Amino acid sequence: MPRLRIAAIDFLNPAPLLYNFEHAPAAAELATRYDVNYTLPSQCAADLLAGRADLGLIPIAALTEDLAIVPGCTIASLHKVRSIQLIVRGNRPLEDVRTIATDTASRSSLAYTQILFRSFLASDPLFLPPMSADPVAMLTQADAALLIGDPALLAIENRHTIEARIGPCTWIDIAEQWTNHTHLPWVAAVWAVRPEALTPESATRLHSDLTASRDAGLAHREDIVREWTTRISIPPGVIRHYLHENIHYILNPDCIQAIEFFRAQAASIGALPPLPKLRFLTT
Ligand SMILES: C=C(O[C@@H]1C=C(C(=O)O)C=C[C@H]1O)C(=O)O
Repeated sequence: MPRLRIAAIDFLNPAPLLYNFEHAPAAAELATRYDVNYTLPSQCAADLLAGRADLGLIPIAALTEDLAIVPGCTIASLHKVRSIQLIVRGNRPLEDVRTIATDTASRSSLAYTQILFRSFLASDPLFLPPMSADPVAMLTQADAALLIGDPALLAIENRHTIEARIGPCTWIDIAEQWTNHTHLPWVAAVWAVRPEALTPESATRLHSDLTASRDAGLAHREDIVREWTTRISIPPGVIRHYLHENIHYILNPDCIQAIEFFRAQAASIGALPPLPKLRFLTT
């Protein structure tokens, strides 16, 4: 049986979901069944849709009718996510933001930001073509910059340096905006597969491998804090709070309702194609 090719995300937030793939004793056995490749969220979706991967941790914005969600795991937030920041120059109200620079990594957060402006605030700013995640360069070209993942966490740590160059900014947590407006969780990503890449046995095993990895990761968050403290310039207390309080890893019925609502909202403003029915992997 060939190994399943996994497209995974190279940020801090998915680390608990991938714990068993990266740590003994489970990693050696999982390596006989899976081949993990780390990339940006937008690229995970592109790899899965193009058939370069069989399984991807993909933005919910990239789900199509051909892909099935693997039940159990998600990257979501129940209130503030911290790592999705809209940095707005000055202290203007959001309604006065006219141009937004976006980061090539994002698919879901871009659509969430479009929903925030078009549906919730009834304004219509121009979204510039995606660029690399450099807050100063982005804010030099636009009224606001959308950053996701580790670059957003690092920007918060470097806030004084950024504001020394750009001037004072208002920092908006996109998940907080969404949860306040909808009273639903904010969901960014799920594990998704092309179902034809799996047999019934490999689907069942995949589901149990992914769920077991999530549970091991959640139980070993302190190990992840230690490892990531050497990988990223963020204080351990912030990493710990992020993994415990900001990110929610369990795909529960509220998260599924949130995905459906997000896709309906995104379709209603033309930001994403309609996806009337979510498909789930049967295991
Ligand atoms: C919470 C985050 O969620 C990520 C945001 C995504 C997006 O905006 O498309 C996709 C995958 C998630 O890992 C983050 O990276 O900060």
